[in-house]
Amino acid sequence: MSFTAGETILNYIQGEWTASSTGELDPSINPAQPTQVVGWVQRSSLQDLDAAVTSAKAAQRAWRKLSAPARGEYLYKVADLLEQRLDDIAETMTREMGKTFPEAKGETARGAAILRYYAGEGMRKVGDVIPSTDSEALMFTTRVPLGVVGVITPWNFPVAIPIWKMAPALIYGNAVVLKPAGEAAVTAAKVIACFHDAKIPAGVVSMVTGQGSVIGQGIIDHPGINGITFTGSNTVGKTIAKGAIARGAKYQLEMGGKNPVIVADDADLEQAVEATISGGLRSTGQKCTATSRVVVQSGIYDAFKQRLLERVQMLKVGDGMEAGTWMGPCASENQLQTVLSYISRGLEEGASLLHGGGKPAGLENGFYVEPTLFDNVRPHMTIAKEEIFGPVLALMKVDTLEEALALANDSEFGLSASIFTKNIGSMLAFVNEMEAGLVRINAESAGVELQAPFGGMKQSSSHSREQGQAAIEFFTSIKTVFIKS
Ligand SMILES: NC(=O)c1ccc[n+]([C@@H]2O[C@H](COP(=O)([O-])OP(=O)(O)OC[C@H]3O[C@@H](n4cnc5c(N)ncnc54)[C@H](O)[C@@H]3O)[C@@H](O)[C@H]2O)c1
Ligand SMILES: O=CCCC(=O)C(=O)O
Repeated sequence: MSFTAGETILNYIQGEWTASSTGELDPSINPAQPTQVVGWVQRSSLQDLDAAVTSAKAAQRAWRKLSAPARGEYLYKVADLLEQRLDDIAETMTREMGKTFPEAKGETARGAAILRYYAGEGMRKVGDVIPSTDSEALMFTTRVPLGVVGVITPWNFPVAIPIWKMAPALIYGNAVVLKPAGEAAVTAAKVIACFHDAKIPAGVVSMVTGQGSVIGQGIIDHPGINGITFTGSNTVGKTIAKGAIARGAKYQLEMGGKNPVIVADDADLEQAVEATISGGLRSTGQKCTATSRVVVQSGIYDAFKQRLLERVQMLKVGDGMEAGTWMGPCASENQLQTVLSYISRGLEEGASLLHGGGKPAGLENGFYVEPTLFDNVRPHMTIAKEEIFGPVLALMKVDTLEEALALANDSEFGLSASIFTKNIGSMLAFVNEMEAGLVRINAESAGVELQAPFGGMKQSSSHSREQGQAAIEFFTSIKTVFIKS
């Protein structure tokens, strides 16, 4: 199925595209050209959600009885379809949330790779044989699915994040109900269309669009939903944790970051500059793993700052569909205003603006902001503490590596971090002492690999891990079996 521009995105329930009972719609608009409506997203009701959960519950009984390799065959088909539609899905993503077309194509290809990885997981072991104290007994572990899993996702990775949650949920025998972010719901619907066209049994996958306060909250409260996997802001994550605990549902949260890069005196200057730019400003800084704090040792500070400035001045901002654009707009007006207000706070609190800070000339209509560099940033400043989720880098000077590590760890978040150094001792100190779930050496802070566990420490996560083989821990329960004749 294909959607035309400006079409209403229907819910996907019991294998059918379904209109909401409310008839209320919100536009999903192109942040590069805000007068352009990419699609109309339904403000669904709790009745719509209930229909999806009821259908998911019924479908899950048969789905879990299929062998895992048979479930994997569906995921392989979805991956093939996603790949066949790669350009169309990527273009929709760029038009809907602004990331550049090459990045959107890369993300869609990543979605197909994730599906294939989890299709393969359907062929791998799920338990262990454990010696019993009874020599005539056989004791082993197996795993069972949770049942129905509610999937609540943000707008910044509209293909990869829903897929890295849905694919493991499905391979281990769960049914899923997806609530995508409204800003990326057209792209999400195109992903769901691949499941539909792969003929996944009706009810195994559902999608209900709508407001976080209604459909998101509805997922938190629904007694038919056994597990909730969420990626998004800390504020919403905490609401989910409270609600899930209150009714005994399993939950998993991946949230914000304030990710540091440390540039040591002995760093390869060019490598550190390029990685800081890529890690901090690609996708307009809207990655949970984006570099935000740049902690630089005094011996290299001036040279690093000068080179960074020269390179940032060369970045081309524009519509992500135009060839040559390096950075697109913020995903929404809301996001743009948030970024601009953090820039104002930085100035008010005494940081020095090195570059950017406003809307780029000639791009007044879209939700654009210039790539922005702040110098003389102090640890107490808001731009050194809070997640901005925009293309803003805060430079902070330190004398020693110990100081750098202390500053890097001075955050309530702990998602990703990187260091640039040639010294093995500095690398090991960073690996051992950095409080982050993803630490990278001589590489940018962003860059998640689908076969490796991903998640944060401190307030970045509920301390579980997504992706790779770690995903099995959330999407299943262990059952210990003891058999005796
Ligand atoms: N750690 C990670 O893996 C990761 C990845 C991507 C984004 N993020 C984080 O996501 C945030 C940006 O995304 P966002 O603005 O879409 O986040 P958000 O928390 O506003 O929204 C995320 C999802 O939650 C829904 N939601 C909103 N209110 C809700 C409520 N009361 N109950 C239930 N659901 C509700 C939204 O509709 C959306 O689908 C940033 O903080 C970023 O760091 C984290
Ligand atoms: O926004 C969170 C995901 C980040 C990611 O996928 C990456 O850094 O590759």
